Amino acid sequence: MTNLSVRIREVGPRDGLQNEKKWIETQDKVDWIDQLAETGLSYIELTSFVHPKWIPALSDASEVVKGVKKNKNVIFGALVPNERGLDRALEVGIDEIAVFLSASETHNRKNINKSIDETFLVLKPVIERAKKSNKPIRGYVSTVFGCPYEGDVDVNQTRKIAYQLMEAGVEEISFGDTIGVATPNQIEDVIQAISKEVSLEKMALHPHDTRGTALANVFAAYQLGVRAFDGSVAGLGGCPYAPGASGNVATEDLIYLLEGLGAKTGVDLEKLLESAKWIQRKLGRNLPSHHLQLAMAQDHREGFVDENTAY
Ligand SMILES: CC(C)(COP(=O)([O-])OP(=O)([O-])OC[C@H]1O[C@@H](n2cnc3c(N)ncnc32)[C@H](O)[C@@H]1OP(=O)([O-])[O-])[C@@H](O)C(=O)NCCC(=O)NCCSC(=O)C[C@@](C)(O)CC(=O)[O-]
Repeated sequence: MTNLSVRIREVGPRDGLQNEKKWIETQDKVDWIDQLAETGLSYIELTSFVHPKWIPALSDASEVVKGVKKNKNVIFGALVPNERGLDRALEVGIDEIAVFLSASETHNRKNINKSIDETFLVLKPVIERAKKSNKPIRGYVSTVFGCPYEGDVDVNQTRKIAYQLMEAGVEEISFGDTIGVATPNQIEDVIQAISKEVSLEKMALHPHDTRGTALANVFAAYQLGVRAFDGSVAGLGGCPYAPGASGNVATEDLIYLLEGLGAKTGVDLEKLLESAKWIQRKLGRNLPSHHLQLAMAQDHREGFVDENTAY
């Protein structure tokens, strides 16, 4: 029987905010995450335990994790680049850790200051220690479908990295279209190639919508049997070390598509839209989600917002 249940990985508080120039107060981040946790989402990536100088927008990582209400229905994850990051994450009791590296050397160096081989040397003890602490581990592979510095990326490079991550003990691997260049035919080619190393149950797609192809790519991956997708509420997002990268696929658009295909996400779209509106108001600019813009247009028509409260 077809598996109708899909896993939505909400990355808005991490991927969504990491590139924002406007500082969002820690308490606002916490309040927003508490709202998101009431929408039926089962995984929320809260922040990153990276070097605060590299990602200033998330420099309050520990305070955010400590501030968020515990919720037995939600797994709270965070990015961890090295053992120093792991120490910080464990200290505040994160539920799950996510390690990350890129399929292209240049992006990996720009993003985490190491070659791919050096990164594995750093990640091995991180994964071993996280396992000893009974923390599930997610792995991200970025620039799978194209690199902002190198262009095309050889799928064999992604396969090799995916194999090493699985060998090291990662439970799910998220394959990133970091600069939003993928098209459905490429999704098919890449999924077929990497499924030799990673079973479909352990695969996730991390689409960015830079060229408007994210939902088409989700559809292609879903048809092939992928059942985990990363999204960012309101369509926030982008990697600061990938010039031109724009927002992740909006979680509300992702959910609409998947539910329309008959999948079960367990997420309340109306509640999610409220939290999309909330973060849009905090950031003070229109965010790219289709559902959010539709809801704003309706609110305008019904007189719920005027020009002074447009966001
Ligand atoms: C990896 C590093 C830390 C290497 O940065 P580095 O400078 O090479 O680090 P280092 O190991 O040489 O250490 C230098 C100093 O930093 C400190 N340090 C070292 N590590 C930490 C830490 N974790 N937390 C706090 N401090 C730390 C360390 O203690 C030391 O301090 P000192 O002894 O000089 O006083 C840095 O490059 C970094 O933080 N990079 C993160 C960049 C990032 O977060 N990028 C965006 C996320 S990835 C992404 O967006 C893609 C994804 C996942 O979304 C999927 C997709 O879209 O494809």
